[in-house]
Amino acid sequence: MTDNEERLIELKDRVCRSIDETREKLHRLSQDIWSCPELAYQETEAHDRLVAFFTHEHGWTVDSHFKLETAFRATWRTGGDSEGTMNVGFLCEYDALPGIGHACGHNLIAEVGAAAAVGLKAALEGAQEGVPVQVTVLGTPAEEDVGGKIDLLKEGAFKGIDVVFMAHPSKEDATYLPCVAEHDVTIKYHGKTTHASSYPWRGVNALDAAVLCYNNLSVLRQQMRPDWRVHGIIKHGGLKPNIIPDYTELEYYLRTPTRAELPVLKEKAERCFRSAAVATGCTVEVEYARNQLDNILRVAELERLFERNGKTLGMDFTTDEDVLRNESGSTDFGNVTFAVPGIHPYFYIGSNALNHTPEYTVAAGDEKAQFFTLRTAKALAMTALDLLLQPEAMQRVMQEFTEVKLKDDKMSNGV
Ligand SMILES: NCCCC(=O)N[C@@H](CCCN)C(=O)O
Repeated sequence: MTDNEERLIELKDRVCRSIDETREKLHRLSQDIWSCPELAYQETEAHDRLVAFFTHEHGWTVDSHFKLETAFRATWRTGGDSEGTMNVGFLCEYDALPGIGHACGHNLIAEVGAAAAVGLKAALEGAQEGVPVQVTVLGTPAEEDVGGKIDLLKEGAFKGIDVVFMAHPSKEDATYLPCVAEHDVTIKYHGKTTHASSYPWRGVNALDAAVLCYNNLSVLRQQMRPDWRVHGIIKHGGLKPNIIPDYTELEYYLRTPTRAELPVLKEKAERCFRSAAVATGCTVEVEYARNQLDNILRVAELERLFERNGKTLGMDFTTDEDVLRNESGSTDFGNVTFAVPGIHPYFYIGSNALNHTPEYTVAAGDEKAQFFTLRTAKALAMTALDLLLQPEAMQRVMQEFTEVKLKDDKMSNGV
């Protein structure tokens, strides 16, 4: 075994020990976020709690309200010239869902990011031979809405970061689950009210348009690729049965495995929106969210290193092809992966509950989740060490990142 290999093993042990030594503070951090669920862009308490956490940990430079009201940044760097310094990013999410609190476990995402960063710092600050590194923690709000990471990308918050890590609670350990491109859209129909019984013929029914739109999209599914998704709700359907609705509103999420396919689905969906207006005589407004979520650009080398580290800690990565191929969601982390190579693995939290259910909310706040959360943080920090101490590994990552980006560009440009 080479000296470097021995050094890597020692530093990985340090990471794990330092995370375990900080487990009480980390658990309190996660519990405080979990017990005060806040919606996208309204995560003021979570922001303040995380800023306080890093402020009280020595050595961090903390920027509160970093480019966004509820975003933050905490940085720590070893000495040495900035030229050779690798900037390793860890992301924290902390927004909850309406009505069901932290049913996606974002309190645990925050804990994983904080734990991995604290663990990596503790391992390196004591290292005899300096490893030039900057550790950057970014608090990224509003993943469940239009994507705070995308807003932060636009503001240049990821400039200078060489590789980025986060992890997402799930019902199993997975180095990757399909994370697809998504664009959210609001459809508004305008009609004309009248008395629904006395002279309905004099009205223009916006609810009819909403129902036709819903049904148009429901039949479109038969002509969609099986890995595309169209799903939504009628947010406003009318005021009273005897008033022909003159305003209705629907919200839909349109999803495709790659960002290149999304325009194709959007064109088909828009025909469904507009034909419902034509059929009823309504007018229609189609409003897309300001941010489109991209699919995750995968870097297999990062996934391989993470899986190797996770297995040494006992992570049991699923091999269920149905899960690995079909159980997809979306995340604004996808947009980050087109700017910075990164991984977004999933981790078991001690429950078989499904994300976005009340049962998952309970699981995300359960003490039982702590072991799995900290184990994942250790695996992320250990993977960062692999890159820091093995430049050839980072070169492989960058080479692969360049290749997959080029491949995506060709697909997006129809080349
Ligand atoms: N793969 C991570 C899934 C997290 C999640 O549930 N994200 C939301 C994002 C919605 C943004 N409009 C989703 O519905 O996939």
